[in-house]
Amino acid sequence: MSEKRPGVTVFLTGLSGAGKSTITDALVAELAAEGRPVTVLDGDVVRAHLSSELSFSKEHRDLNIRRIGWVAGEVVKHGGTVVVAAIAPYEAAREEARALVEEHGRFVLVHLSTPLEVCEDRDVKGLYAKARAGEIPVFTGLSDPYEPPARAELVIDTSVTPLAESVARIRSAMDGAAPPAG
Ligand SMILES: Nc1ncnc2c1ncn2[C@@H]1O[C@H](COP(=O)(O)OS(=O)(=O)O)[C@@H](OP(=O)(O)O)[C@H]1O
Ligand SMILES: Nc1ncnc2c1ncn2[C@@H]1O[C@H](COP(=O)(O)OP(=O)(O)O)[C@@H](O)[C@H]1O
Repeated sequence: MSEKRPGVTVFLTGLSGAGKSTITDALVAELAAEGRPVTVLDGDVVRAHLSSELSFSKEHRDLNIRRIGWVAGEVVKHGGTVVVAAIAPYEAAREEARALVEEHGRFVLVHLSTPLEVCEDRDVKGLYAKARAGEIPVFTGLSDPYEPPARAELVIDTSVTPLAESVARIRSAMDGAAPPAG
């Protein structure tokens, strides 16, 4: 009988524009090429389907992350691989997600620590400009908090870390026992 790999969730947290979706896409492509299926829980997509009624209030963000944590736990329970890409700005909610997953398997928290100035400069969706113009009154990093994780397995600043290196570091943290960073 072949040995079954335990389930794992890689949880990417960071500001808008930090690189969550870009790294998710590259990581998922690499895993798919190896024949390893992945469940992707991207903040934008989850909000379009599972959390469509939620706002960006603290209460609703926490509920969103709790839902994501629960779904991730269900997939991990059956040996699956999950990649979460969500801002998830609050420590307590991230730790709740960790607890839900760790009931069943491994949880790798990846803090994309890309500085706000870089994220704003990228302004991939034009949201920082809108927020600066007052069109989005409460925006993470500008007028709403982001609590940096106290215990991330990995901390990656994408302004200085090439994409391939980020993916490689995440792969070794997923598959091996990487020491906690920071
Ligand atoms: N007010 C405000 N603050 C932050 N982000 C905002 C806001 N309004 C809309 N968006 C867009 O929503 C995406 C974040 O959704 P998440 O589900 O990841 O957020 S959270 O984890 O519930 O905090 C986020 O996606 P990313 O840019 O990919 O991070 C934004 O595009
Ligand atoms: N080394 C890097 N790693 C990840 N993204 C990078 C890097 N260098 C530049 N970028 C760019 O930064 C942007 C990050 O946007 P995105 O992945 O949508 O962030 P998020 O999902 O966190 O909002 C993309 O336009 C990407 O091409």
